[in-house]
Amino acid sequence: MDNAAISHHYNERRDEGRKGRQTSPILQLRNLNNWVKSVLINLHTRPGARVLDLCSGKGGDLQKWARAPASSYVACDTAEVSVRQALGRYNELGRRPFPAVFLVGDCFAVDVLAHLEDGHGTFDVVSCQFAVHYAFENEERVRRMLSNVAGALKPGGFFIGTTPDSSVLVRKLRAIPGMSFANAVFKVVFDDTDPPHKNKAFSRDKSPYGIRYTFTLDTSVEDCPEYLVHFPSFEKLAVEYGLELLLLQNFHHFFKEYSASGSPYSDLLVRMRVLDETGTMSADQWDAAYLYTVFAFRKKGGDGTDGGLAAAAAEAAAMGGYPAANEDDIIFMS
Ligand SMILES: C[S@@+](CC[C@H](N)C(=O)[O-])C[C@H]1O[C@@H](n2cnc3c(N)ncnc32)[C@H](O)[C@@H]1O
Repeated sequence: MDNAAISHHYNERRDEGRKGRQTSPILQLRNLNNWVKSVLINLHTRPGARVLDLCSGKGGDLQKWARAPASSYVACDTAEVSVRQALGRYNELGRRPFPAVFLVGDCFAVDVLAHLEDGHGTFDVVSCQFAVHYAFENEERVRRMLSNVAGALKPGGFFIGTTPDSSVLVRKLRAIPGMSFANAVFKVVFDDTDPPHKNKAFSRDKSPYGIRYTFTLDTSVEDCPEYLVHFPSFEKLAVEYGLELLLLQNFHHFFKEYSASGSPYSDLLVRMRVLDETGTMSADQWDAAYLYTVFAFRKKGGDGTDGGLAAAAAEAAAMGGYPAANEDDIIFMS
């Protein structure tokens, strides 16, 4: 959807729920990311779901899981400081609608389930938002991620996420003379020694792993080394772990599909302040959104029944809130 189309679509409701509020450019992009995650979560989560959040960061999705509502939640991130913040956010959640476990460690190197009681085959959703690309340093890390995901999921459960869209990144790279492209919102710089030449990225005779670049979003955020996610390889490996790809959709197309008039998520778009007062995003932010994709895999099997989710949801609701988490309860994985 181009900006004119967005503008046309949202002009009618641009005043709803946003009167007098200013939305900064980078905040707007963050809001779009949050809207995409909310929709993705909603599409794949039934009330009562047990959730494993890999690379959970500071717990930015806790509210989304509370709204689902999940019946239990496990956070896992390599950055201890982020896990502590997530725990703090959990304690501040309205009524702590689910029990939560907090793990610190490398989700792409350790056996996460070994650190959980009853972790195997008990999760309805595994989420990994804006992070699977860190696994693509090598095949071993991707396999460890998939083994954690597949081991955690019940048959029929979902593995969902958001990540840079490598086909867009590679297309943009090949269209320019240098190794870097940017606009006012983002800058992407490919490593000029590995791969030795950009035309080799994703070519048949080269490994699809370890293709490194730095992605800077907004000048205030530090450069962060990332790796291209070669989706054909991702999908092929995932099959070995019993995971079938259901959805792979660039943010632009995802936005177009779920923001359409009549979609249950179009009002959410307004409430989450994704668009500015004129009902649009700037061209630079819209271009930045094109660099990302959503994905969803489903673990094979499952009998299509509820699997006790309604009962789990009712039990969590009946609890009327769970006790605050204690920092001493954080589990350090090795
Ligand atoms: C861009 S943030 C996304 C955080 C969160 N998922 C969200 O959407 O708000 C990426 C997160 O991945 C975490 N991370 C990166 N590599 C990781 C790894 N190997 N194991 C666990 N966490 C990792 C970082 O510490 C960071 O918190």
